[in-house]
Amino acid sequence: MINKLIANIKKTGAPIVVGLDPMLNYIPKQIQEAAFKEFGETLEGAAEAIWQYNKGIVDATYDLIPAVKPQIAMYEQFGIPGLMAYKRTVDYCKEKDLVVIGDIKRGDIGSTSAAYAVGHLGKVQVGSKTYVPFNEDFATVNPYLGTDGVKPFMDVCKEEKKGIFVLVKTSNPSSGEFQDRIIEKRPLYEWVGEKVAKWGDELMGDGYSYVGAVVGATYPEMGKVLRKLMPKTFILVPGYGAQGGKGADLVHFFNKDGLGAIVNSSRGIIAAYKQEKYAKFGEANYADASRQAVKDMILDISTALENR
Ligand SMILES: O=C(O)c1cc(=O)[nH]c(=O)n1[C@@H]1O[C@H](COP(=O)(O)O)[C@@H](O)[C@H]1O
Repeated sequence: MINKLIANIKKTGAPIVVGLDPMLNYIPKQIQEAAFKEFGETLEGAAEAIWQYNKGIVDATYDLIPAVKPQIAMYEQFGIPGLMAYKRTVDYCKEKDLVVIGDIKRGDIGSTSAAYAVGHLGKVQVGSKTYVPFNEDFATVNPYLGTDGVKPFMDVCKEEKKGIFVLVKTSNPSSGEFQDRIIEKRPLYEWVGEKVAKWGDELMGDGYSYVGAVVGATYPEMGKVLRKLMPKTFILVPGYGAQGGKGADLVHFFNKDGLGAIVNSSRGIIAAYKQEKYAKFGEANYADASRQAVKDMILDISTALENR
């Protein structure tokens, strides 16, 4: 899957990922009303609205982008119907040849991680039958429990040729509280980054590993250090747009080959029509606003990379 991600990035010339993080208050009124008319103001109604909204965005952008990152929390809050909308979104994006990064941020003791890995990236056995429950291409993984919490994901990745992105330095304001703590003269995120690179050596694709890292766009200097520490690690870079990250901040996340990083924007793309810059599209044309925001993001990043 890392090879497919790279192929898709080369095909589109766009090292970006659209974050599908739907919230009801971003969903245009006419979509909500149609869903509620059919299903009532219920969890099913919310799930239908989410699905229709996502479909509009995917249809308007899939030819420009290599990948999407649905954030499972946004679906899970609507219970089982929400999870069904998540699965429907995953399947639809795969039909459109997009790489799907399931933003599930899991990680637990070994046996529990194994169940998460099977459910999201692998196959589950039921008697004599085998099922592929969620079928994302990548999953985000929290490494706080250490190697035995991450290994089960790697085992499934090896079998399925899928991948993970392990949290190394997150984009949020409090991320330094633990991640920047100095241990034996180095911040914790460097120790984690080094470990991610080691795990990655065991699972190499063509030039890059199936084991990637997450490093926030909001910490560009740390991104620069981590890029050098993990040369064969693909970095998922969230924090662009709504959290303040800009193209110019991102250049050091990339290797000289122009690869090695993929930048996520969620609200900045899916709720673009709410920004003044894209207000002219209007609520009904939210998907066209998202397409324009994708084009602008690609231009911003490619211009920064050309000028570095
Ligand atoms: O793993 C992630 O994707 C992630 C890690 C991180 O450090 N920061 C971060 O924002 N994310 C996710 O990236 C998305 C960012 O959304 P926007 O701020 O709307 O672009 C959300 O789905 C977050 O859960």
